[in-house]
Amino acid sequence: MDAFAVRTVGLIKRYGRLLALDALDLAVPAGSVFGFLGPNGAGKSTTIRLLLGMARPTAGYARIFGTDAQDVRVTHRSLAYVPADVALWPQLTGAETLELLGRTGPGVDRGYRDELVERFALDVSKPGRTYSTGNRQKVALVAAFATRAPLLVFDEPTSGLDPLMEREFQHAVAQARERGQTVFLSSHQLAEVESVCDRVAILRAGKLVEVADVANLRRLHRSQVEVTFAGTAPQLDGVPGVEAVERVGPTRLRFTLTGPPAPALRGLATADVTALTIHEPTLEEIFLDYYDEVSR
Ligand SMILES: Nc1ncnc2c1ncn2[C@@H]1O[C@H](COP(=O)(O)OP(=O)(O)OP(=O)(O)O)[C@@H](O)[C@H]1O
Repeated sequence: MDAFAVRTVGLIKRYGRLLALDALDLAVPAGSVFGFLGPNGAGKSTTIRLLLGMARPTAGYARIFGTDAQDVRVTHRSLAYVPADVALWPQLTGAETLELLGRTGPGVDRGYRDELVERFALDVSKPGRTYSTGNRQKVALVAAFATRAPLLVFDEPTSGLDPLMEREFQHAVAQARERGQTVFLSSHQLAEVESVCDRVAILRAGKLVEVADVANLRRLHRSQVEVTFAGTAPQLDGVPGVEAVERVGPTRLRFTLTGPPAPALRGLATADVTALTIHEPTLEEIFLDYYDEVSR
């Protein structure tokens, strides 16, 4: 099997004059949990439609475990998908829906499915028409997580879930990872991406602005450092990575730090530092930084 669960090369999608995806190159290693972030209209759903073979690329290609995404008879044997707006059959109960979905997908772990029904507190005896948005989402999530599909594709999967259920979702993603499944997770929920994903791609106006490990992404970005000292202030002029040095009191200063902290620590060692706090950026701050940069 291909080492990449998802691979796109020069993937372009135009809708008339609108360039929805602009030469997207993505490589999602099998077994990883991959976050796909972007503001409204960035092209996330378009990408997912192309991955599922529900739309044709204008140029370039997308592959699922090495098979062209347009070859849906093959690719859908190895993937399960939960859309942003889940529609269910109004006349079927949750249990009947799970059965139906189980028969069309790549195979189901029934024991695990029953466990998930409990964990997601889903009443599967009710007909689909009576389910709320969140409950419809839960049915689709349970159906997808219970499959043995090596690739799970989620488009904004927790938008209708309450915080408790979001936790269950995150737990189920962790279990999928333990089983070696790959998870492709499109999301607005930065905290969710931060807590479950290994890697994250940031998309804006159809273009990738970054692909990085979640941990590296933090390291590459600015941290806020605050230093308290006794006596003379530390000498930080011209220290690599140190910017925006600001005195915030007679014995305190603040600065931003990018990259490795060693030069800044050497600079700080020139003074009698009595306290030091480093605030690492949240994914949200990093995300906003990217938007600022690109829109500037
Ligand atoms: N069928 C279509 N016809 C015309 N334009 C479309 C079509 N589908 C999407 N678009 C446009 O393509 C761009 C990307 O849309 P897409 O739905 O992929 O974004 P998204 O990142 O999923 O946004 P959201 O988070 O709001 O769902 C948008 O400008 C959208 O208006």
